[in-house]
Amino acid sequence: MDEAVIELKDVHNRFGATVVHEGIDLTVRRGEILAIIGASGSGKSVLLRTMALLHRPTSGQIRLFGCDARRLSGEAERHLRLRLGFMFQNGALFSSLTVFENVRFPLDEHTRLPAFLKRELVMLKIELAGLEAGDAAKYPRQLSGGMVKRAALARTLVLDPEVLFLDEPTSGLDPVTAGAFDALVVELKSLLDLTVVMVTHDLDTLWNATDRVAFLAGHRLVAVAPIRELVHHPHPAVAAYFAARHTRRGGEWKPR
Ligand SMILES: Nc1ncnc2c1ncn2[C@@H]1O[C@H](COP(=O)(O)OP(=O)(O)OP(=O)(O)O)[C@@H](O)[C@H]1O
Repeated sequence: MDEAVIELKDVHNRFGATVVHEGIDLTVRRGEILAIIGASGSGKSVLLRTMALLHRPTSGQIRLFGCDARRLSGEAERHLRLRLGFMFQNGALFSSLTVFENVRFPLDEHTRLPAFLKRELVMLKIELAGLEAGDAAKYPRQLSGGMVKRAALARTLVLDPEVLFLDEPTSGLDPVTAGAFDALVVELKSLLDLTVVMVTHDLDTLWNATDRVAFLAGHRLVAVAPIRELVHHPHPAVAAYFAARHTRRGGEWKPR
């Protein structure tokens, strides 16, 4: 069954005179990895934030897990937000806290679990994200770019979200580290039964880690399709996008 986890209907976003989205309709299905792509400034991040309830749209309907997000009471909305995890592009780790303290932070904010249980959950998520137990004591400044992403992922996963939002998860990573991060996202999706929505500029991520890709152009979604179909889409903005982009290995994408 293709259960809808997120449904956007006729969503509009505007900042003053700047129109960003005009009539976005999109359904994200449980268990899929969906990427949002488009030219710079086309509104990818605003759309991701709208879906994650971090930005209230100018108009339109958002349903999450079947609930109309506009009609929720404060407590119901808080509960619903805990089912969503958002990983920011730069990781947004607290520089004065260790990896362990960063990952424990949401548990301190949202649970009353005893310290020993928090410790177990934090270490489990740190290892699931592919860090060593010994990395827990390190500060963000002591981590490589790839390790920062993994620590941020561990923190995003610590409350067991059902939907994971990733804003440019491989930006700033070298090709090998980026490939390993893509593989980790795919593995964790299966392992933890996640639905994943991401914004990316990374063509390798699109080919290696997504089920469907939504293309934003001219304030609208002009196509939503698996990448192997999207690359042949006739819309001029889609054709221009793929003509101008290369994979980490250079040239056109070819299966490994
Ligand atoms: N809080 C805000 N206030 C005013 N304008 C905003 C705000 N957030 C985004 N915008 C505008 O909305 C438009 C879309 O921004 P957005 O960051 O979603 O683009 P993007 O497709 O993610 O771009 P990029 O690929 O460069 O990151 C831009 O014109 C941006 O200036």
